[in-house]
Parts: sequence; structure tokens; C-alpha cells
Amino acid sequence: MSQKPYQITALPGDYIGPEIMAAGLRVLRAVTADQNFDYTVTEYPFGGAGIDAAGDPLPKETLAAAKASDAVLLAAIGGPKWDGAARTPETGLLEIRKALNLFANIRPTAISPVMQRYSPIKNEDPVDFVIVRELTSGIYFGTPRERTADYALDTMRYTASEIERVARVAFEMANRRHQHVTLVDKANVLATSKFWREVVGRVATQYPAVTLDYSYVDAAAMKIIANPAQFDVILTENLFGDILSDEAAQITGSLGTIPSMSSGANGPALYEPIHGSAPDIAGQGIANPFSMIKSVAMMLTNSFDRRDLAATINAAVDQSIATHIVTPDLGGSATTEEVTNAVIQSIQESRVSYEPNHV
Ligand SMILES: NC(=O)c1ccc[n+]([C@@H]2O[C@H](COP(=O)([O-])OP(=O)(O)OC[C@H]3O[C@@H](n4cnc5c(N)ncnc54)[C@H](O)[C@@H]3O)[C@@H](O)[C@H]2O)c1
Ligand SMILES: CC(C)[C@H](C(=O)O)[C@@H](O)C(=O)O
Ligand SMILES: [Mg+2]
Repeated sequence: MSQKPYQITALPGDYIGPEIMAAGLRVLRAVTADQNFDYTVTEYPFGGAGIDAAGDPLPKETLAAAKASDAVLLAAIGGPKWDGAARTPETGLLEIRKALNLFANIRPTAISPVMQRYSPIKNEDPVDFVIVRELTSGIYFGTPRERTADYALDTMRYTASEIERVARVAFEMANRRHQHVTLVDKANVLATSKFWREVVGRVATQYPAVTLDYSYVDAAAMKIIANPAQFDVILTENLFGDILSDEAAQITGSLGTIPSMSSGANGPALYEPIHGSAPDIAGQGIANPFSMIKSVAMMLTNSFDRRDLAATINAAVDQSIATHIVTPDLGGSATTEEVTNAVIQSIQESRVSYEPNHV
């Protein structure tokens, strides 16, 4: 009996968002062709595009579709066109994360051998770590939040259960990797950070195979440049994770290479590049599509258990990098479309050579 097609909600968003979403969906089509993977993709307006289409960055239909789907692919939102809006594109992004309960945001940084030449730092040991960023609490969501003529106030607040559930994600991940978690905080100053240390320390006792150490966030920012190979899983709160993940991305050579997964206890996960809508390069056809293409690979592994298809995509991305078919952010001269074509061609060639009955 054939299974109902998977439903994927695609949110192209703004500026380079639609450019890289098109690349990601082309790769998804190519890698799933004849692979017994039946799916539908439906695009919905979100972010600035949501404001333009429906007067809201997160239109009701968009949220309903996202909730009802098996996975959500998001490209990027925001930009100067909507900076003065009453409800900004960024508000829509925070709302969809909260509405889908996406409390754990996984942002990997790995410098594969072919990427090494693009890295601005010298790495003697292999760099391969993951940032597990808390995504639905902390200073992004805390109340009170207010602004008067004389002062402005944001609130950083964490409950024990919010810390515990994301800590478990980090320890589970470390169990499957190199059994090490680094909690990044500012426990020399902040009450929330002191509390994170207590709660994470308790969770750690349930994972005896995993070692835990701590780093203040300022020192962690330095270590990501000085010796990134020391990290396996970095666990951190929302704002620190936002900042450190852009820094970590850049040691691969470009922010445009890093995908992410955001997930919760139940319901669909959301996959998106960690970067934004890059208004400075939008419309030129030169956005790096790797972050989106690798987000598609992360979706295939984590939402659909198709590690085989994800591996095919990642190998094709590496092939494109190895032959220096890359966009200008990585020092190349290829367009988004040329890079995407190269990745698709490499996927198709790998199929020919690995076809089981091929003689
Ligand atoms: N998840 C999201 O949708 C998300 C994430 C971050 C920022 N934003 C929004 O994006 C807008 C622009 O923000 P910003 O300029 O600070 O950050 P950005 O991440 O959009 O861009 C920072 C720099 O990186 C470059 N860059 C980013 N992605 C690239 C890619 N794929 N290929 C080549 N170069 C790339 C840009 O050209 C720019 O120079 C803002 O409105 C911001 O709020 C959205
Ligand atoms: C656009 C912004 C709200 C968002 C964040 O801070 O989470 C972005 O920087 C990200 O990293 O996804
Ligand atoms: Mg960010």
C-alpha cells in the first residue's frame, strides 16, 4: 500500500530567500527522483512577504499549513523594506518558533577536508561541532519588555523545565557524537546563567558517558577562533547561541554554508539557513545556496529518516566545493544557479555510478 505523500511547507521569505529556496527545492526534486520518496511542497507567504500578501508576517493560513505539515523549510526573512512595520518579519519568525514549540535549534559547524582551503583560520585538528541553541525563551521572549522615553527594558528569564528539555537534546546528541558538552554562559555575572549551571549539572548526571565543561561566553567566542576543534556540542541560551553561531559559521569560510534544524517535542521540525535575507546581495543571483541545500539534507535525515538521500546531497555539495564551483562569498565566480546545477549534476552522476544493477 502506498503511503500518503509527505507534506512540506516552504516559506521562501524575503530578499535572497526566494532565490535560495528555489535552489533547495530543485535539489530536493533531483535527489528524490525515482527514490520512493513521495511528497508535496506548498509555498506560503511569511515574513515581509507575509506583510505584503496578507498584512501580517505570520498569516493564519501560513501557520495552519506549517502546523499541519510533516516538515517546514524556511529560507530567510526581513530587510529594510519592513524595518518600520508595526509587526516586523522578525516578529513573525519568533512567533512561528514559539507556535511550533521549536525549543531546540541545532546549528552544525564542520570544516570538511574540501572546505579547509576556504577557512580563514588554520586548523590542525578536524573541526566538527554543533551548537544547541535554546530557541523559544530567554531575553527574546521574556516579559516585562517595555520602552519609554527614558528607558528600555528586556527580561532574561528561564524556567528549570525550559533548560532541562534543551539540555537533554544536547546530551543525547553528544552521546551519538564525541560525548562532550560545553555549556556556554555568563555565570560570573548573570543569575540565569548560574541557574543554567545548576540545572544542566543535574541533567548531566543522567548521561555518565558524557563529559561536561563550562565556558564563559566571552572566552567561548575567542576559543571558536583559536581552537574550534576542542568543541563537540555547545549548549547555550538563545541570545548567546544566535551570536556564536554566526561566528562559528564564518570559520567555514562563509555564513552562507550553514543549515539548521529547529525542533520540539512533537510536531514538524523547521529547517533553515542560519543567516538572514542578505539584502545587500539580493537580486544579483549570487547568494550561496549551500545553507539552504544542506537544510534540505538535514530535513531528509531528521524528519524523513532518509540519511541516504542526505548523504547524496552532502557529497554533491562537497564535489561542487572541491571543483571550486562556488559563489563570490567563498571567493568563486559562480552564480546561485550554476552552483545548484553543479550539485544536481553531481547527484545525477552519483546515481549512475552507484545504481545497484548497473553493469
Ligand atoms: N532566520 C532568518 O530569516 C534571519 C536570520 C538572520 C537575520 N535575518 C534578517 O535578515 C536581514 C539582514 O540581516 P543581516 O544583513 O544582519 O544578516 P544576513 O545574515 O542577512 O547577512 C550578513 C552578511 O552575510 C552575507 N550572506 C548571508 N547569507 C549569505 C548567502 N547565502 N550567500 C552569500 N552571502 C550571504 C550577506 O550578504 C551579508 O553581507 C535582517 O532583516 C535580519 O533581521 C533573518
Ligand atoms: C532574525 C532574528 C530574529 C534571528 C534570531 O535572532 O534568532 C536570526 O538572527 C537567526 O539567527 O535565526
Ligand atoms: Mg542570527
